[in-house]
Amino acid sequence: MGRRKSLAELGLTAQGGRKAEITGLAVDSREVREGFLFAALPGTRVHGGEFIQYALRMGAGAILTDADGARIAEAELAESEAALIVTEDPRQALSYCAALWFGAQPETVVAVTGTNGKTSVASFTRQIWTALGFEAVSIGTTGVEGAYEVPLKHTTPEPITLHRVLAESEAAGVTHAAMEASSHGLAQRRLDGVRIAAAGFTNLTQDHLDYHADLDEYFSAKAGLFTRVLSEDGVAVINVDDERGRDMAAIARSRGQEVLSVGRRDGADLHIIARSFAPTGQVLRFQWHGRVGQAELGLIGGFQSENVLLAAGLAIGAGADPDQVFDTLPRMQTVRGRMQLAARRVNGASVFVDYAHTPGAVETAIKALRPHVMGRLLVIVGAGGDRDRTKRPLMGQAAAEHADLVIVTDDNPRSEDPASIRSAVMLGCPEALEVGDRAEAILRGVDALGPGDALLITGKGHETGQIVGDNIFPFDDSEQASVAVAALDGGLA
Ligand SMILES: CC(=O)N[C@H]1[C@@H](OP(=O)(O)OP(=O)(O)OC[C@H]2O[C@@H](n3ccc(=O)[nH]c3=O)[C@H](O)[C@@H]2O)O[C@H](CO)[C@@H](O)[C@@H]1O[C@H](C)C(=O)N[C@@H](C)C(=O)N[C@H](CCC(=O)O)C(=O)O
Ligand SMILES: Nc1ncnc2c1ncn2[C@@H]1O[C@H](COP(=O)(O)OP(=O)(O)OP(=O)(O)O)[C@@H](O)[C@H]1O
Ligand SMILES: N[C@H](CCC[C@H](N)C(=O)O)C(=O)O
Ligand SMILES: [Mg+2]
Repeated sequence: MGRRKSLAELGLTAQGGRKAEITGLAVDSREVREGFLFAALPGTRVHGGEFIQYALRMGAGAILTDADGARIAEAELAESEAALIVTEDPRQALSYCAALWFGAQPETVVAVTGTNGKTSVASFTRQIWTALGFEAVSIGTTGVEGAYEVPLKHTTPEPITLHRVLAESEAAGVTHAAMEASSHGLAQRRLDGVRIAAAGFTNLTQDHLDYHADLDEYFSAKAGLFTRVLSEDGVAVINVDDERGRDMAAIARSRGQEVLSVGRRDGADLHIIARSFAPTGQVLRFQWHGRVGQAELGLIGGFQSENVLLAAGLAIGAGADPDQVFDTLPRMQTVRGRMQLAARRVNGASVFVDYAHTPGAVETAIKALRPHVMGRLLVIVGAGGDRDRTKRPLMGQAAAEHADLVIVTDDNPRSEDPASIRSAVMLGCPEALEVGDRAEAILRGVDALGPGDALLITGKGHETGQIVGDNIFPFDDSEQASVAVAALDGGLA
């Protein structure tokens, strides 16, 4: 509050050497106040330049934009006293500016990108640091969590929010932060102002092709973490089991970055030698530069031990002692809504909750759970409304192909008719049981569990609401699983 900085202090030079004392930053003209810098960014729907006139009326002291933005508002800018900064990449300039405006970030920050596993890796990295005695947070889809907590709207927040939470974390004593770098965040330069010590890459499969033109462009966006955000003296921690991971490692090497490779491959710096799966966890045997280690993990799914090793690589890459890092691994706790054991029945059957909400993720999650289960594997699946329609039958199909029994139910119908979403899913799994009400579907699934069986509830993971029309009704899969077990077995399991 009451903060002011000159353009020079924000690293900006205005046309004609005009000066301004900035009182705040905004990317949305509706948030501009007297003395603010308004960043008029090129958008997917409209150029922010269209709103410069409005920002000026609200009292903006400076406008940061590109040549197109300046052209759109040429007349208004000519008449205004506001400073004008024109640059080729205003999104990147805004990120640097936001870093200087807020002025502080935790001493050690790492970032992880990839299609799947970002939230899990960020959480495990934070947990490793916490176990080592550091004040640590993770920043991503589930908000800022750990030694400082605040909810977030986006996986990788836009730079103004991002640097505000980094500065607030630092002020709260946080020294270590692990953040998720989404492909949108990278394409839009949201984290270009963050100083990172190490960067991680999990994997690349098809996603977000509504935003990126094709898979190559999607890969290039992710590569930005290594080509722009991570400096030459940073450490790149890469899953080399993934074909695109090997491409990413080559990119990192060509920039002179140290590459710490992780995976099941023999040659990887940190690699998995063997794993054995039990009903509530797994034993992981791994090798680090020729030395063998073993850890008992209370985590479900082979991919979670891969995520744990990537997190260990990030902690090591950012300076932690490898042996101390490996000693913390048995203390890793399940990430909320990611292969989370939600409840157990008296007969020993288990109920798991996972955020899988694409055909590929449904398949991966079921296959990953299978080695932990001696009996039948039941799956609850549903698709969200107002989202990719083509994935619906494919999700049903993935469930039918890999599970022993499928229940199709609702998942955030939003503005759509839930019955028609369910019938699209049912096209892929005609033998499935259809139960629209999600709580009832969970109850039916839990009721069907015999000894040694498991139920996997997919789609909502950590979500705490069911979006129907414009309403959000409280709903938590994991809570409903406990309620169902309590109702059937008496008492909470
Ligand atoms: C698709 C996308 O990423 N959009 C981002 C983009 O907005 P845009 O290009 O669509 O904006 P636009 O509507 O064309 O408007 C252009 C500009 O005019 C501004 N404007 C607009 C209207 C107005 O009255 N005044 C005004 O100033 C807008 O703030 C914007 O800067 O630039 C904006 C400013 O930086 C972002 O806030 C916005 O993120 C929106 C909120 C969003 O929902 N993003 C999602 C898709 C996202 O980023 N998701 C990823 C991960 C998802 C995942 O992995 O599942 C995330 O990191 O969360
Ligand atoms: N290493 C992995 N390989 C394959 N699938 C994974 C991996 N890690 C997680 N998953 C699957 O992806 C889902 C999402 O995991 P997580 O939230 O950690 O990823 P994310 O990259 O943060 O996703 P989002 O893009 O939604 O933020 C999990 O529920 C699981 O089904
Ligand atoms: N946050 C993502 C995943 C939501 C998953 C599922 N619960 C759904 O509503 O489709 C989205 O909004 O597409
Ligand atoms: Mg995430």
